[in-house]
Amino acid sequence: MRPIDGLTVLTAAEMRTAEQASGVDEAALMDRAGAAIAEVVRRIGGGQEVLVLCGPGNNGGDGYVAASALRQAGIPVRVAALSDPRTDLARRARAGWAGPVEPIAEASAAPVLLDALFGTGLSRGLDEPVVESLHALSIRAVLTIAVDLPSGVATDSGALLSAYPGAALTLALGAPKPAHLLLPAAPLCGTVRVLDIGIAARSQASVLPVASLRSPAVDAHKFSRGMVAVVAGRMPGASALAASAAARVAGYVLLIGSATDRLPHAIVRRRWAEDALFDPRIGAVVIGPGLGPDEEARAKLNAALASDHALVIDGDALRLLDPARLRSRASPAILTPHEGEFAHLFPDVKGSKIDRARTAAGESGATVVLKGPDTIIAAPTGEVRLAARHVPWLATAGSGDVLAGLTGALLAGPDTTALAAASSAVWLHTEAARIAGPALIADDLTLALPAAIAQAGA
Ligand SMILES: NC(=O)C1=CN([C@@H]2O[C@H](COP(=O)(O)OP(=O)(O)OC[C@H]3O[C@@H](n4cnc5c(N)ncnc54)[C@H](OP(=O)(O)O)[C@@H]3O)[C@@H](O)[C@H]2O)[C@H](O)CC1
Ligand SMILES: [K+]
Repeated sequence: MRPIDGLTVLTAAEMRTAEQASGVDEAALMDRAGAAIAEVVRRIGGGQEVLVLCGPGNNGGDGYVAASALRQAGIPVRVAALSDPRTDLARRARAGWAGPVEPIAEASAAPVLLDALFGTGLSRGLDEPVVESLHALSIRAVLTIAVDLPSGVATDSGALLSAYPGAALTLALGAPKPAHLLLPAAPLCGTVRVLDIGIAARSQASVLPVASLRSPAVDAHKFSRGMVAVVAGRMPGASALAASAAARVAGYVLLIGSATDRLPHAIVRRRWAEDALFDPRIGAVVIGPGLGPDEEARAKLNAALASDHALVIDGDALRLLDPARLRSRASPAILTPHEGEFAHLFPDVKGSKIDRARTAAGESGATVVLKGPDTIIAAPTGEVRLAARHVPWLATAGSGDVLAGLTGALLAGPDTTALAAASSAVWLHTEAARIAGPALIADDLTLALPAAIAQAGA
């Protein structure tokens, strides 16, 4: 049983392909899955009675195999089914279950509820009486465990096809799926752990790994660690937050055109001028936090786009940006929109959150950090990282400015890519929020960054 950080994420179709490519026959895969599920249930169920709910497909098949294994292990277990099995594999698994099978509507509750109704094959919402039984049984259970996915969520989009009571634990078979990470499904999964069933998972998507940051090289100097320029605008507090966060990572932070003195002394200030960005030592420019919507803001964005620097484009700059302008630039750009900014930037891009981030990255040639409780980072190559952890206290003014500054500082550093910089920034941002704790304000994130960076191994 493995935590999901850094693991490859597979869609339902990619899972089927991986299963076929594994060379292991499907019955053996189901036997492995069922045995692994039973082992977890036995270990954490404390010997209490288990009720296994089995659906008509292979998710139900896993349920029958797990029920048989639990019974063999001496755990009291009952099975309730939605209908007869509909696949050969599920029929085989059902035949291996020596006990009775009751209709779900008549099943009485047990302390441990194992939901093996539907997995990757769910194509529509559950019938209302089934939803009602599931809720009634779950409320009376001490522990609800979902097999592969909570029965009611769409595997690839994380959409909720019918109401689900919420599991404490979801045992993902072979690999995490998008629904384990995307809203609204993710919180209904509870803790997600992956059971290895011998399938090699390959795809361009993975769960955001723990950031891996190195200490500066022994011969490092402030410019070799990375110089980041933050362009200020009408609301100087926002760019000050971005610059303060950047200063925790970059060797040199230049704040351009800021009207505030309330800054750490380590931040160097420069007046705005047409040629303010003509400094070859600048490794990345952050533009957008507090920039404002006016002509001066537009001129600053034009200057940044005309420069050769790597860019982080955030906040107000996203309202002024025509993403087509990024295509002709040689250096990387990272866009950090929340959903509203994304819709403004890419009004015609539709689909699941993963599809939208990936399409926008492909179209613009920029790395896109589509922010939210389920932040997604997509590179123009099609590679995608999905954030696994969320701290709701991050929904506070200035939080995005801190992320933009952090992203710029990491992008300015040595030996990195836009995808790696954005991924580490998102991880550090969440970790800093976890460390800062409830009721945090954005300034606290900056103060918590040293501890977050230490967690990332630096
Ligand atoms: N991939 C692997 O490596 C392994 C996966 N295993 C398990 O298999 C499931 C996926 O199994 P599958 O049979 O493809 O799908 P489901 O069990 O989720 O259900 C499909 C059947 O359910 C019907 N269906 C779909 N939605 C509903 C609904 N709302 N109400 C009633 N019936 C529904 C569907 O019928 P259709 O009408 O849509 O055609 C199917 O009959 C995976 O999640 C794993 O748990 C293996 O056991 C191990 C290897
Ligand atoms: K399930």
